[in-house]
Amino acid sequence: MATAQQLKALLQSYSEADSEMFVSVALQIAAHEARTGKGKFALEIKKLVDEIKGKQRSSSLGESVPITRPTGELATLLSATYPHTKLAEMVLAPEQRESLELVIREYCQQGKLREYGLSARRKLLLVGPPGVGKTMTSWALAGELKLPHFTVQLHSLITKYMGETAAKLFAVFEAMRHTRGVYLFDEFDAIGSMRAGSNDVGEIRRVLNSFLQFLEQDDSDSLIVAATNLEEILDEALFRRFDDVIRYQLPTEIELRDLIANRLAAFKIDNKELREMASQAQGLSHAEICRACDEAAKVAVLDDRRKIAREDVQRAIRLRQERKRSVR
Ligand SMILES: Nc1ncnc2c1ncn2[C@@H]1O[C@H](COP(=O)(O)OP(=O)(O)OP(=O)(O)O)[C@@H](O)[C@H]1O
Repeated sequence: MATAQQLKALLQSYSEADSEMFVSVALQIAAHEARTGKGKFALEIKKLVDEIKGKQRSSSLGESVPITRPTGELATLLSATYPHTKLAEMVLAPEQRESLELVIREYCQQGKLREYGLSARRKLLLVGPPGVGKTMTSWALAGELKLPHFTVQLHSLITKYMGETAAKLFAVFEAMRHTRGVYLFDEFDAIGSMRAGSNDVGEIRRVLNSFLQFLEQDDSDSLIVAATNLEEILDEALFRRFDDVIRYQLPTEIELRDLIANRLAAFKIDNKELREMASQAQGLSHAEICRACDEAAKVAVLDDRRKIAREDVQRAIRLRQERKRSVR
């Protein structure tokens, strides 16, 4: 039998705030029982403790995870925020929205999936041109799931000493296990193209291989999001290691219309004007049209106008189009 002291400690530690202590005392009792020859009873206690831990894990999914500021070496590798962005704020193609809603749905119910030996999709590769909402998607996933968002600082991660880079990568994957969150590898091609790069030496290859290995072994509760504009230079092996690859395109005319309407929601614009603006904006990214709208809105606000002048929006779009052509 457990000692009187152990039973007392077990009862004292029974509180939400001290569940770790509760589990630890229960395991001490199991160990004590095993030592006194009651191995079967010890195993039963251990099984009960595992069940409690499993319940705690799944009940904590869906609750807000308090933001923790990375410290020590991690402070240079991860930048932390707590975004409130929602998927509804994004203008997305129907298939993108469907994929992202599925990620959220599976994540929220991963306990249920686990009972059937299934795992939620957590490892996402986002590919598409600049300014189409890849980073915003990562924030929106964190916002929807009430998780902290960590952007992996690639300039700190990638050093000229490849062994060091792999060690830092390991530290990031360890952080994913300890602190549940959305971890974004932006400009992921910096890692993902290494194996296929022109200076394809063994050392460089090891970093990508380490990433592939860490990604495959990762069984944390964190979401891993890798984003790139350069799909074509990514190593082939990568695509298979992600649970989902979500592709982004420049906005269609209808999407441009929605973007302008959302961005200029504070002003009166009729549908005919919206259609004309969207048609003129074709070829711009989501980010570029948002900026053009903000530029036109600022002119209206400074002039104290409630109705935005069509000419202001058209001028801002034209300037964005010209700027785009000049950098090509
Ligand atoms: N799909 C979208 N819906 C609504 N707004 C968007 C969308 N995409 C981009 N934006 C706006 O443009 C800004 C920049 O977009 P974001 O940084 O997410 O693009 P990106 O694809 O990650 O670009 P890059 O590849 O250059 O990092 C966003 O903060 C948001 O204001």
